[in-house]
Amino acid sequence: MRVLLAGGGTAGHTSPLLATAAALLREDPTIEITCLGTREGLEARLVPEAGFPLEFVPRMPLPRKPGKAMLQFPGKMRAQRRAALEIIDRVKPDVVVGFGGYVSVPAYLAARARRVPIVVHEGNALPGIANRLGARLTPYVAVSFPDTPLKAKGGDPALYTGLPIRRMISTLDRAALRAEGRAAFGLDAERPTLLVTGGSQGAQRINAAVSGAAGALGGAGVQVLHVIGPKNELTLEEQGAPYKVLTYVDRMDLALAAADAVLCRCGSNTVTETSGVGLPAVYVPLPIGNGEQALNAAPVVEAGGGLLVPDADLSAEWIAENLVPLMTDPARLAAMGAAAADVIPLDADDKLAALVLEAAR
Ligand SMILES: CC(=O)N[C@H]1[C@@H](OP(=O)(O)OP(=O)(O)OC[C@H]2O[C@@H](n3ccc(=O)[nH]c3=O)[C@H](O)[C@@H]2O)O[C@H](CO)[C@@H](O)[C@@H]1O
Repeated sequence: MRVLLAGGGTAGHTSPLLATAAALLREDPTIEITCLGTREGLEARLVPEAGFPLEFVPRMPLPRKPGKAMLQFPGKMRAQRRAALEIIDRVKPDVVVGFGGYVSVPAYLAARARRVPIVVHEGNALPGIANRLGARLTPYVAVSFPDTPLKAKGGDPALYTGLPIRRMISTLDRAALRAEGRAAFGLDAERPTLLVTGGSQGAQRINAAVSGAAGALGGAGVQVLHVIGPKNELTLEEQGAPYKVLTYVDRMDLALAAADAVLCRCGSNTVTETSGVGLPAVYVPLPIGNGEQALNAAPVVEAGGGLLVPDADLSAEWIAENLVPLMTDPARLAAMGAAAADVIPLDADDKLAALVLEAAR
């Protein structure tokens, strides 16, 4: 069987595609997987690193205002569709799986033209335009959050699978890895530990607020593992408790195991991973975009597994007044962690792989 997986952009968009590829191969090691992306997206590095062949379609962002870009748009769309058709004719997939974004539209249209079954997976609580189009073409539609407003062809409800995430996190035993995690990052073995992450790019506002509260956190004995993002900078003295600054961590499993709570943006992987491993969180949604980040965190927040703080409200003072008391209240942390753990399923990779095989057959 041959499967074409289309998607990419940031790490947050590429990760579910790779997790699904791995699940398909666990199900049937003879499946031939090909990925479809753009040269500009992070998939251009991450997919070959994971050992899968990657085909390219030209990148085609939607023009936001009238002008030259809009006039060139139809021509670019045709070029993209031709590229996708050529790839489908050469790869001859039994099924095309799209994860949304620029790359998925030509994949969906080419698959429809060649009568190849389509599977659509939406990673965010609010579907993007590519998947709203793709979902009209197929009965095989899956979503990552329970309330995502996306229907399959004919108006049938989408299948709620959750978001496929890396196995090192979906199978993580935090208690077993806690000591190793803390040692790996040079943290104290016993202190309450806050993990800070702004997603794959980092978040400057979060960085400024947390570093501004370093004294309050350290004074209360709270140590911090702060992942600031690849392009950001932060220098800080340790104040009473360790405060470790990293630009990126590859072993997110160790970082999650080291933590007692997380302060983070609400990209769908971050929400799924954090809540899935039973960590309480302070969720600070990205204020731009179509509002999908606040909705990603909503089910976990409603279940009592996290607090939602608008970006404009997050400050060093907010952290000193609200997060420091939470970090030093083990009973409340434990209750929130337990509430978070059961909200979003962690076997989305297997469920989506099963749907892909069903569609292909
Ligand atoms: C600005 C932007 O476009 N944000 C979108 C992007 O977020 P973004 O790319 O930040 O994606 P997520 O927050 O969903 O995921 C980040 C991923 O990177 C990993 N990680 C992060 C930092 C690190 O140091 N090491 C590491 O491994 C996390 O474990 C996680 O798996 O894709 C998400 C998934 O479609 C969307 O919900 C977000 O709205």
